[in-house]
Amino acid sequence: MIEPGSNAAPASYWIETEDWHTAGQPFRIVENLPEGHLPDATSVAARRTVVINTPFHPLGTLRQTLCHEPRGHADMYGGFIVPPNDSGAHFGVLFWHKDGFSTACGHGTIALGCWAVTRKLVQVPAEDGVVDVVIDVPSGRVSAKVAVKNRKPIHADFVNVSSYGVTTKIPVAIQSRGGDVMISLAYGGAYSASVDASQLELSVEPPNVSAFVAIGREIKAVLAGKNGPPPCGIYDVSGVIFFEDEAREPHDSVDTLRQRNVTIFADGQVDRSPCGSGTCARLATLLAEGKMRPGREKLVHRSIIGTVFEGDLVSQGENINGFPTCIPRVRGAANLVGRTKFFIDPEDPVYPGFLLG
Ligand SMILES: O=C(O)[C@H]1NCC[C@@H]1O
Repeated sequence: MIEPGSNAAPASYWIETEDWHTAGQPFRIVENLPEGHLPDATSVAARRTVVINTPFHPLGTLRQTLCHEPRGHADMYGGFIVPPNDSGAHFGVLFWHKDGFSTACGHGTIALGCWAVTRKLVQVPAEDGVVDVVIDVPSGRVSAKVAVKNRKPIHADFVNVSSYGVTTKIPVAIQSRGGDVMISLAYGGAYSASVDASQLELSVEPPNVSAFVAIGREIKAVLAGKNGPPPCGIYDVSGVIFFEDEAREPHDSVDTLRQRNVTIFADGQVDRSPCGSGTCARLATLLAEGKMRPGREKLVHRSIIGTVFEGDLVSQGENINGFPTCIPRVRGAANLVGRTKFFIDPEDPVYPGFLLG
């Protein structure tokens, strides 16, 4: 790190990433951080707090160089591998997006499970089966249960931290719509707001993505700083999920629910996948509404690009503020995109990167 007051420019260096995508959503993995970049703290959550509270922390700047143009783009996403909180997890991760560091990421957890199997960071048996990859993330300890065939990852089940509904269907005044929009809030490692898109007379289709970005930004701005019921305190809504019901398919059992969604997170970032933590928030909301029970219903959740996660509930726990807690599970598949060795040069005129729009 360059000390304040120092005139020395930080030196240039190379950094390696391995890029995956989960259901179309990018996940750029940095396994080895440059010296001096690991935030000084004893847990993953505390490391995140250090980096977001330290202006110009080198890890924050590295996030920008790998996420923003010209090495990334406004919808890029990734994670820095860090030590776990203790020996109970295989590793820890700090998730990042274009505006900062998030507390939870389901699509990233699925990608990390598949990555850990291919990198042989976990013991992969010769017989086909399921390998448990345990990961410390800022919201707690999660796991990716990776189905392995011929030692290759096929898909992974993201088993999340305890999740719960916070409010169901509260009216929120949205100026651009000229009235109230009904919103449900839930926690799935991060707080998400869900909005039935039929209220907006918008279908969850790619041509409507700009409209969803604009309304998602507006809803986040309206909720920002407002006091929610315990335990959430001041709302810090990470994503707005616009969902619609989809028709049952002929082979579906009576316990299958189908929905399509687009999640707008950070400041107008569009999730290409059905959003892992958002799917958990939807499952918790559906539980609160009496439409989902552990071991019974499953949610087939389609993204704006048509990719699919399947979610269900592993268990139900005690109520928080009148809503049942649950452990959600989300199945998705991740694929390797490539490996890159990036050159990071502080003397590059556009260092540490830029965004348009
Ligand atoms: O799958 C998820 O949970 C993430 N995808 C992008 C935004 C969320 O963090």
